[in-house]
Amino acid sequence: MTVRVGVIGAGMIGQDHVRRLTEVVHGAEVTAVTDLDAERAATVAAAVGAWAAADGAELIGLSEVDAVLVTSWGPTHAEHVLAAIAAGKPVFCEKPLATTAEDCLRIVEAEIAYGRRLVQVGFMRRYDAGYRELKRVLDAGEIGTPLMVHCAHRNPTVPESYHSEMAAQDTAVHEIDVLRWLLSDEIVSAQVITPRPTAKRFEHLRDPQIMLFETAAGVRIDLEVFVNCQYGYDIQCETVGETGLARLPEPARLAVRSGDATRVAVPQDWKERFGAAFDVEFQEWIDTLAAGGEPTGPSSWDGYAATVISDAAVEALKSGRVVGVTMKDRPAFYAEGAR
Ligand SMILES: NC(=O)C1=CN([C@@H]2O[C@H](COP(=O)(O)OP(=O)(O)OC[C@H]3O[C@@H](n4cnc5c(N)ncnc54)[C@H](O)[C@@H]3O)[C@@H](O)[C@H]2O)C=CC1
Ligand SMILES: O=C1[C@@H](O)[C@H](O)[C@@H](O)[C@H](O)[C@H]1O
Repeated sequence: MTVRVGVIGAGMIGQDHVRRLTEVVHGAEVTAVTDLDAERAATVAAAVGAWAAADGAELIGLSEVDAVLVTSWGPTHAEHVLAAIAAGKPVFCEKPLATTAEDCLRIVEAEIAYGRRLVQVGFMRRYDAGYRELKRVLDAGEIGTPLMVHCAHRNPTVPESYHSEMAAQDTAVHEIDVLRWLLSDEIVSAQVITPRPTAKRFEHLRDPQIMLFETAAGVRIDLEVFVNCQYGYDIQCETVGETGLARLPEPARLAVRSGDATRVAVPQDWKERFGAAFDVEFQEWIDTLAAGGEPTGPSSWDGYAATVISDAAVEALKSGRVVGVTMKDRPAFYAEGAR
């Protein structure tokens, strides 16, 4: 069965996912596209022979759309995800699930009321080969009980619209999700330390930031978020356990020896660094839907948890204090192995 996907938001990542669903993933077809910019929607839709819908509501209602992909701006996600649930259609939502914890909870409640998982959130790192290997090693107990995790999330530059709160909400949110998953543990507090700021930033932006998280089991996580590091898109993750250490591998790149030096290129953006992970993420989503199953990737609950924890990090940045994470109890619907 071919899964017919409607795409809401034909910007940078929306266009990349349209290409992916059309050229890389098996068993999928993009049948409708919409965007606030109607001309952009028409161009992207025409390139793949899809219908350019007037808006998200029309697109979700189309009989030619079996599943919905939301790649619009974060504050619009909740509206589209809730509409997809109301229509009983599976919906893949790029991060964040919603920009407020309240909206995330509305989605969680709507999905529980529907009685079946429909929502998957686009935390693609869970599909990266390196992170998957790291999880296998941790789950197998090969480095003993995890005690500490040292991470870095560096972007070469960010646009002027990027502000200090986005370091947690837009950037660190990937580590927040992947570490909850890696450690099978919950983050219970956040603290943010601000080193000397780089001069290569916009005045309104506090960059870099060091975020310190603690989990329920007492694991300490330090995360450097540095979004104007200039040299590349650099993702580091090292877990220290009681009997060993496991480090995320560097992406495979050719080592060129020339003159008296060896040069290995550093990826320049998330598309390059996580391109293969996005491919796996979408292939697995489509395969599950084609088989009539419920999505198995990051859930609405994971989307809620990530938003609550990144909100705590924002509060920690503003207050300079350690901020406790206040989360609802996890509903049985989302319990490990429940579905
Ligand atoms: N997983 C990842 O690593 C990444 C995820 N993202 C996420 O993807 C989402 C989109 O990001 P970008 O593509 O970079 O933004 P973008 O600004 O390039 O594209 C967003 C598009 O959505 C359209 N749009 C906004 N509201 C809409 C609505 N209500 N209905 C229809 N169209 C609407 C805009 O006109 C624009 O064309 C964001 O939530 C962002 O956080 C973005 C980059 C990487
Ligand atoms: O999701 C992403 C962007 O929105 C964000 O702005 C970047 O910092 C992240 O590295 C990227 O993965």
